[in-house]
Amino acid sequence: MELQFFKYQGTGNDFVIIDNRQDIFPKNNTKLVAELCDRRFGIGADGLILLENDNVSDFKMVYYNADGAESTMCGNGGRCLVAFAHYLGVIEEKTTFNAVDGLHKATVEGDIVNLKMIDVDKIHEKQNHSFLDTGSPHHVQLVKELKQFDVQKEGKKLRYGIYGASGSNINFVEQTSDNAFDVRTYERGVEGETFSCGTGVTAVALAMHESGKTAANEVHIHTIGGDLTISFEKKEGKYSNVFLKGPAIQVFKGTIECSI
Ligand SMILES: N[C@@H](CCC[C@H](N)C(=O)O)C(=O)O
Repeated sequence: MELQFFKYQGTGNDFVIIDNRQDIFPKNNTKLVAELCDRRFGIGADGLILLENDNVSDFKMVYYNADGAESTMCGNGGRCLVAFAHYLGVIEEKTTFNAVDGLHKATVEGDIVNLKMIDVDKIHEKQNHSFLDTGSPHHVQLVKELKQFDVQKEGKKLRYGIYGASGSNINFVEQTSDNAFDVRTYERGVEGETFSCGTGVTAVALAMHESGKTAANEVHIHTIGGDLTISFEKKEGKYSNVFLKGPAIQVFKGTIECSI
């Protein structure tokens, strides 16, 4: 059958997006998702997202990693899905949608999507890194000379070494000013470095605030694929009103023949 798809990118984190409001997509077909995300034999993407109907909000987000497995929250994917919902006319400038980690509010202004992330009240601070869950699990570690750093090798080692089979995403960070950081991320489920990770840069902003590296409540993060801004409040040990803001862009659309 011919499947209609849309390709989006949010600071270089790229996604195949499918309008599944008519329930056309075989949701348990891991092999098909992996094939569609394959950069040589398929469309090519870091993940695949379904936009579905929801009973309590404007729409539902279902997220799969490039390996074909359904996973936890994707921040850049969420921003891209909001842009897609806006393109389809499902929403206007403001929305609330449902995802695996609960309801998210978001706004769209041109190409810029500002997405509210979950509250965070636990940041585990270890000797040389922090660990926290911003919808997906994240290891955050400061390194020197980030540009030259072997993210693939070191990320893979930590992803399996510390966090076992379920794993974690691994973020390597270098501070560039009082409120700015460069970040490179190894993503589980892609099993490699992506150009940007939304839940990852959110984790970096909160972890850097928690450890005193920044006192700012608005943090600017530079990734290989572009720039994101994270803003938040901290009250009684809890981070709330956490927002992830940046571009989300439709790259192309098309149809692909697949055996569903
Ligand atoms: N790219 C994402 C994170 C996607 C989920 C992650 N790979 C996982 O399985 O934890 C983002 O922008 O947040």
